[in-house]
Amino acid sequence: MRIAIIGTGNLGSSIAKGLIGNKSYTSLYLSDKNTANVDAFNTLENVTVTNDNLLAVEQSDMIIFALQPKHINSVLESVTHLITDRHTVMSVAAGVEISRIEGIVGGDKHIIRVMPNTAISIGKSMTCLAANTVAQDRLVLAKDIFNQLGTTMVIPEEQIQAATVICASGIAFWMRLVRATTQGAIQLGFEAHEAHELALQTCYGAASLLKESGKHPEEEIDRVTTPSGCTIEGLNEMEHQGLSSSLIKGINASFEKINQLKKN
Ligand SMILES: NC(=O)C1=CN([C@@H]2O[C@H](COP(=O)(O)OP(=O)(O)OC[C@H]3O[C@@H](n4cnc5c(N)ncnc54)[C@H](OP(=O)(O)O)[C@@H]3O)[C@@H](O)[C@H]2O)C=CC1
Ligand SMILES: O=C(O)[C@@H]1CCC=N1
Repeated sequence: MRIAIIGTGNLGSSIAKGLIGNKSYTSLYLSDKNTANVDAFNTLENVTVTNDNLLAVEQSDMIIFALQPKHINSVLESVTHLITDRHTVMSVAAGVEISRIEGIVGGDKHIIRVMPNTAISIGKSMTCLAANTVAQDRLVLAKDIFNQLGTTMVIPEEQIQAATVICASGIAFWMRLVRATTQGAIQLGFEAHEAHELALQTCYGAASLLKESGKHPEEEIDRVTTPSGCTIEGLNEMEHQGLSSSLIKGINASFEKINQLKKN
């Protein structure tokens, strides 16, 4: 598969790292106004780092537009004359609907919205996909590629905004929880690096346990909370202070914001 990434900022460079780590391409074009994030990849076989978006589109079949919503229209307009039936246009831009992309490149073109998170750089992304009518048959190929970089789920386009909040923003939410746990551990006397390791491995263990056992979180929580013990004491205080409520409210605030982006 000949892949191009246009926009090699935070997410574009993360996707590039994941693809390179996995060699999931026959050729890879990485195009940006400023290629600093990916210049080091230019020496790799079958990887071309360039400032020329047109060249990247011409030389590729699958094009991942990893641009901020404010830039995507102008970049799509500048390459639309080169987009043909062989191309699959992929966009990761939050809040940018397929209809908006169709409005620029044409409703007869293959378009897939892809919503990964930055863990794609290490092959551990949760990536949601939604395609326009013409691109339904290309979802298999898209899944093949992104499954090599984590896990995928094909969802209706109407759910992509929610998936953005839960998975793409969500990775930041989880990291903040790790950080908060670290701060608590430092207060209890651990050195910062120790506190970080304790928080991180415990978080990793919790996610792995749920994933591998398939159990409901409360079932596993019940196994930890000794009657009259310290775990239930801590959990109840966290709930009195609004832990679950705070997370749910944050997710809803994030969702309201992404729906505003959609209207811009
Ligand atoms: N960051 C994340 O974790 C996630 C981001 N997204 C979405 O991905 C998109 C990209 O986000 P992110 O990577 O954080 O943003 P960045 O700003 O880090 O990356 C965008 C890149 O595109 C470049 N660019 C701008 N104009 C052009 C152009 N004409 N030609 C080529 N490159 C250009 C920018 O250059 P310059 O800086 O010079 O303008 C920048 O390097 C956004 O739409 C965001 O909603 C989705 C999921 C997760
Ligand atoms: O914060 C944002 O708007 C983008 C989309 C999800 C992650 N980053």
